Amino acid sequence: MTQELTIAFIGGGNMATALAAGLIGKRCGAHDVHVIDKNPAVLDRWAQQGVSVAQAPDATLAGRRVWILAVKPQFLKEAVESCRPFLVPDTLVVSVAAGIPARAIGAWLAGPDGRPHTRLIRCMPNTPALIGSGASGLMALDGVTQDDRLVAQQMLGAVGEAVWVQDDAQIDAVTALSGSGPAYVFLFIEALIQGAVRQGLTDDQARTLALATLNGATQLAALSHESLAVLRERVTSKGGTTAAALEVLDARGFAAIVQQAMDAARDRAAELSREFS
Ligand SMILES: NC(=O)C1=CN([C@@H]2O[C@H](COP(=O)(O)OP(=O)(O)OC[C@H]3O[C@@H](n4cnc5c(N)ncnc54)[C@H](OP(=O)(O)O)[C@@H]3O)[C@@H](O)[C@H]2O)C=CC1
Ligand SMILES: O=C(O)[C@@H]1CCC=N1
Repeated sequence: MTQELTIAFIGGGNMATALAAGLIGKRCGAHDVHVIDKNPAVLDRWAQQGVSVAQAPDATLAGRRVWILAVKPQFLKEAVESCRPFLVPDTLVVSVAAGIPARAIGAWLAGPDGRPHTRLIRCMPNTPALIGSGASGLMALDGVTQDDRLVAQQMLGAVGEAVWVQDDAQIDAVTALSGSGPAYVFLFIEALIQGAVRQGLTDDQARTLALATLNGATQLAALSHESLAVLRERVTSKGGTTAAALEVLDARGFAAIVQQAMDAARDRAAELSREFS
């Protein structure tokens, strides 16, 4: 850590929980974290970890180096405006909300002189951050300093891979890939397990083998120098079982379906922007 990292989460739900689990003990202590959430039951869970909590923004916010905006896009403007009185020039604001463009959030944080807050990073993380295996895309507005970038890189790097991108459109693409991606993978694993149970394996056997297959194939892809196509071909014996399976996936347009799903996620991000920013 290059400096003491103090964080306020605005919204203490799923994504804040995943990020904090990776950060606390690695990049900061529990006492460095402050959580604001409307929901008292959510705050109770945080308080049990030794984190300071509040139901509404207060002066504590002004002393936090980083604010992480982690409420649903629908509630972001209201949440941001309630925090604005406690913003100081040094505050690095990181939004993880899907769809809402960085400049809109910066404008909601404008001071009395009407100038937007541009020390702002838009980030798209994902829930495997919970176990330090996340994947995040990050983009910075022009007020972000080198030190801010380092802080964000260290924070998101502590919970997995962090990739910098150029603009909001690319963050929406990250949303369609790795933000929403864990859900596609869970669905795929569920389908594998259901298929195996249909063919006679027990649920436990199917789950163990499905998870090990995903994990093994992913690790092999990450560690191998070969392309994904070559690795796939090595599984696919001519006239064999894999070829039979891949023919079905191909005939039903598997790749096109996945890409259409990603387009739907990207388009929904654009809709969220139109509706809520
Ligand atoms: N879940 C995911 O996999 C990912 C989510 N994101 C983004 O993260 C953000 C949060 O998502 P997620 O964690 O899933 O959502 P959650 O609903 O789990 O968490 C949001 C929390 O914020 C609370 N809240 C609502 N309004 C306010 C407010 N004005 N001030 C303080 N707290 C408030 C909510 O309370 P209540 O429930 O009572 O409304 C809730 O506890 C979203 O913008 C989403 O797009 C990004 C990447 C991945
Ligand atoms: O579904 C959503 O809108 C959020 C953003 C990415 C993952 N979950």
